[in-house]
Amino acid sequence: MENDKYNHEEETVGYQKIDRYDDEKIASVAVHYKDILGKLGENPEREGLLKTPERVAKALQYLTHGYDIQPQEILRSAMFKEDYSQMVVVKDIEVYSMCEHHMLPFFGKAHIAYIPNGHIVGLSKIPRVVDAFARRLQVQERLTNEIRDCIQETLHPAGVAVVIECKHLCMSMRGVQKQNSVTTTSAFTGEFISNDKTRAEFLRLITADLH
Ligand SMILES: Nc1nc2c(ncn2[C@@H]2O[C@H](COP(=O)(O)OP(=O)(O)OP(=O)(O)O)[C@@H](O)[C@H]2O)c(=O)[nH]1
Ligand SMILES: [Zn+2]
Repeated sequence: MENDKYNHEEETVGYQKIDRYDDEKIASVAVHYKDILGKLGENPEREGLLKTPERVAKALQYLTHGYDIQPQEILRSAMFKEDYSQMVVVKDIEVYSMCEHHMLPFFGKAHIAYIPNGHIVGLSKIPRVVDAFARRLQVQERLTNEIRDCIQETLHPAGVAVVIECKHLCMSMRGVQKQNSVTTTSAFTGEFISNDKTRAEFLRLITADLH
């Protein structure tokens, strides 16, 4: 009865909304940020900064809450038997992640396709999988591969395609300071590798303005 899962999706354990924080974790991270503020030359006791260590700790918990999510469970919670074998494309999915080298944001868009092989998946679950992996410390290449592998290994489609385009703040607000460079990564399985026409169609669909 896979369809039943539509009805109680909020109860499934695969993902969580961050509407509550781990108080112990927040307090232990906040202590360090108070210390860091002092070391940076600030006065952590001044009014505007009094709650900053706690705010930063909460923000960081949110920005890394993907560690608490099992992306495979997200997909399993909404897989439906369906006799549809054309490419399904979800494009322009917003991505917000943090580079693991500098802990600065990188952000942009993900474009994802799969070719069903007996099962389709609830459309919203694809952006949820993106978030589950993006809300961790990442490099863009690993993020791309993890999304591909999760969809392939859970849904077993005839092929998966993932393209991600992002700007990295570590390359614009510091370091090499290139304001307009965009990094594109891609990862494919199955028919997207073996069939040039399939891959070309995917690339055409994600670059076409169909709106
Ligand atoms: N491949 C890859 N590199 C990344 C990503 N995010 C950040 N980086 C890079 O990680 C590298 C870390 O290089 P290091 O030389 O150790 O660090 P750094 O001295 O701060 O380097 P600069 O950014 O060049 O100043 C930099 O080249 C960053 O641009 C990513 O998602 N993928
Ligand atoms: Zn970085």
